[in-house]
Amino acid sequence: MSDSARHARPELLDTPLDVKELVRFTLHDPFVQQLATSSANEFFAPEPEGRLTVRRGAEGCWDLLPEDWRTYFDGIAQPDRRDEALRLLSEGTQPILVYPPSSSPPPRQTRSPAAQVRRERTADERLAKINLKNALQAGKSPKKDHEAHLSRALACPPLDLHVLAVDWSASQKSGAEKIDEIRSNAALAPVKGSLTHEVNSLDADGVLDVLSHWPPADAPPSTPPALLVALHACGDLTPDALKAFIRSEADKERRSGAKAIFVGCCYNLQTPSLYPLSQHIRSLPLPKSSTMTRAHLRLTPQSPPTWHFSPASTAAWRTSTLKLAYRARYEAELEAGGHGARGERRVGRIPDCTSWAEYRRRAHKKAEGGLAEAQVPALRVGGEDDDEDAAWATMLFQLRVFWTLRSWLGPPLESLCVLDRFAFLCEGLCEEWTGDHRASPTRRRIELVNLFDQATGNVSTRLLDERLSVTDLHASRALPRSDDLATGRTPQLQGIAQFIAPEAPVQGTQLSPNEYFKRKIALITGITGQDGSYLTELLLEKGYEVHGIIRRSSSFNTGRIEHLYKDVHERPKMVLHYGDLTDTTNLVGIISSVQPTEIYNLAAQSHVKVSFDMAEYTGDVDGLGTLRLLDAIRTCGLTNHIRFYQASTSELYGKVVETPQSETTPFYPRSPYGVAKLYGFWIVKNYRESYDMHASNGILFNHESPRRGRTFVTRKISRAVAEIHLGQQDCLYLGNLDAKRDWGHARDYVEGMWRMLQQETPDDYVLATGETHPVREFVEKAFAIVGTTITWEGERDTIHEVGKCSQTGKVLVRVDERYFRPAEVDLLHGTPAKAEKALGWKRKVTFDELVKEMVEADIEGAKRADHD
Ligand SMILES: Nc1nc2c(ncn2[C@@H]2O[C@H](COP(=O)(O)OP(=O)(O)O[C@H]3O[C@H](CO)[C@@H](O)[C@H](O)[C@@H]3O)[C@@H](O)[C@H]2O)c(=O)[nH]1
Repeated sequence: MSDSARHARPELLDTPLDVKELVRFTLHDPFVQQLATSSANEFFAPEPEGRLTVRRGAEGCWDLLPEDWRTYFDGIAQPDRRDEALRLLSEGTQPILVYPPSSSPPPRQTRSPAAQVRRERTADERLAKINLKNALQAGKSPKKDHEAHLSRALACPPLDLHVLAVDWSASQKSGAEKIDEIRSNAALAPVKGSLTHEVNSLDADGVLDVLSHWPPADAPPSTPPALLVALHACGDLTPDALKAFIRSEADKERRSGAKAIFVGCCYNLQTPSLYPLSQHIRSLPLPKSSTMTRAHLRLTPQSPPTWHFSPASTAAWRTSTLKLAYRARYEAELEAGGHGARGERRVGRIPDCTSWAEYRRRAHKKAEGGLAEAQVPALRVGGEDDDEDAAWATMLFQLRVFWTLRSWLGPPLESLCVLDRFAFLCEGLCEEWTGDHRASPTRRRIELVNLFDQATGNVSTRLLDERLSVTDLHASRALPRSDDLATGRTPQLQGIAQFIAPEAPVQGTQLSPNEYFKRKIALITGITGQDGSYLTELLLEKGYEVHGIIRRSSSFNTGRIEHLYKDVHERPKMVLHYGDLTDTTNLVGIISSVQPTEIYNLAAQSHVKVSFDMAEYTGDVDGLGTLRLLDAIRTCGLTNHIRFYQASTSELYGKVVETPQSETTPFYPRSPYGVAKLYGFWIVKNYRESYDMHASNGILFNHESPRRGRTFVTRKISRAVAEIHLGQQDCLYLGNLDAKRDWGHARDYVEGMWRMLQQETPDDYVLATGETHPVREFVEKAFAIVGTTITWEGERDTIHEVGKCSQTGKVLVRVDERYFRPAEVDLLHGTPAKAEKALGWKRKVTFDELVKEMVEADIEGAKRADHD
């Protein structure tokens, strides 16, 4: 390699990741190395008296962990606490674990680099991503929505590129052709002649060979620039093939503008000898020379942070760890039966086993030459006096803890692998530049692009969303696009689109607002809340694809929408994205990738009393957050395409100046919450008027349901009534009993939101019932549902007033001044006349029905002791 090329290298891995730290952690840290080389297959051991236990001592995997960790995990016995502990552990937020002195936790950035990376990406780079996906609907697998066959996708409309796909074996080629056959009638089949499929050795010579007769002589002269796609180009193939690609450029005319895409592989299939580390990594000042072992490579696809992303992914993870446990258990039985030394991998994959008995039966058959039942002793789980099921559950939990810790290596290792491959590639090309082709004025840009779904893609690939660019690129060309492909999405392909047309990013969309709107894709901020969950149900019923933004939290916060969640891999009807109204770049990223037709801004710090304690935060989220969202729409070039709903509120009326309140009633907010929402209201109106956006304010009066948060007064009352009725609570403590509210049912109100966005023109509407009731009436009606009559005694409007059970004389309601607000909204009473007339909206559930539904639901909830 020339000096100048070598010189260029320090810039090579200019990433937010500390590569040195990454290498130290993944390849040197003694504790981590021990974990990497340990094997779950040996987790269990046979005891002489025919028992199965967790293998102990120096050779036991479990014993690798520091004692205080083991003690901690062994102290967790309840199943739900175990599940929670595993989830926290998989996310890297398990608080008690202090890493042993020999080690340190995985480099932070590999756990959640996304935020950091996002901040560092320039706005231009962001823009370059926008709206490319609509051009890339092609190539979907006929069976699975989420899977795209890349080479086909590129050869189909709308890209219509001429693609050369090279496989190393004829069977791979025929497999791919079978899929083409299945697809031949589909609208998205590759255009005839646009795909050349060749079989050749996947090295520099093989690539040179195929390139020498490609594009085929009969390709029409107007064929777009050719594209070489190398999937799973592992080891040193990538630089070799690239070199060949450059050399083959001799025939410039035919290949002008040609590009190559190399897609990395699942490194766990590699052997270390095919995986020489890049010079860049090897030259880092580290304790001793580092190498990648097979154990390391096998761990690369493991990504604990995604295991508990959704109920479906948790379930999949449980199944796969159960299979691990069965295999380890069977290994121990084989060992007890004298069938070879321990640790020899004798049982291969046995898919889809639902019980240990079934696994065992099938494993007997699968063992080499077959084994009879009598040849494999059945080991008893736990001691004589132990409950076998409970003992197995404990051992399984231990294995899962061990596996999670071990898998923590996956994201850092994969980050390292990908960065290292990138360095390796650049080095290979630098060498190339020192040869004849150095004289060529053509310079090459090499980029790492993210080909993975942001929602589920693992950590390291998110990191690579930060494109690493080495030098400038020639030849750019706007993507051809096709409007009829606008409805589906294959996010995996975005990065490639960008690579093909990096200098001609198209903002926004080329669809007309009407065509765009027909796609029915909603994005909801605050999807996990009461309104978010009802709205999601409504929109899914109406055939929408629903995307929601959820805040990252260390505890589950998706309870209200869990019943709606379908595995994103199966059918992405509802997709969740981590995000926050305080992070503009994040909002731009989500909007640009989702390309929603409607946005419902329901996220807020919505508690009026809390807003007095967290005034600045409330202003930031409820006020500026709205502005950020509106600006993100503009940044994405979708100002005239997205319809926007803002959750405004009757709290704007505050100290009311007229009753009933309507759209024309002046505002007088009485809390930091109300003031922040006032900003939100006006900025929506301002953007509507300034930029002609379809943005509407729904001025919603209080709306409740069994899904209401427990700190809001109606739910607080209904739950307390339920618990008092069941003898689980003695007394309900409230604040101002005389505040009056206009209470409706949330399910009715979300329908009003949707109706607002179906109007041709945006506007502001009040949604209300037209009735008002004091808090004390809610209390009385709620108690009446369980047959209790409340009599009020003591001085009204003071903390001395109490509500007694008329039948028993027991005090069931007291006033606690802690619940008074520094400034109160005494009366809210709206008129929905405008919405009824213009939207055809009418509330369905009456006040009495609402109270009844809430109390009854809470009686059931209290019986189950649920925490919602
Ligand atoms: N939360 C609460 N409120 C109490 C209590 N005792 C009396 N109240 C009174 O009950 C009334 C209703 O309080 P909340 O249920 O907390 O709702 P809110 O302040 O009216 O605000 C809700 O409705 C708004 C729409 O008008 C929403 O904008 C807001 O986000 C929230 O959902 C208030 O006057 C409050 O002082 C109590 O123990 N807890």
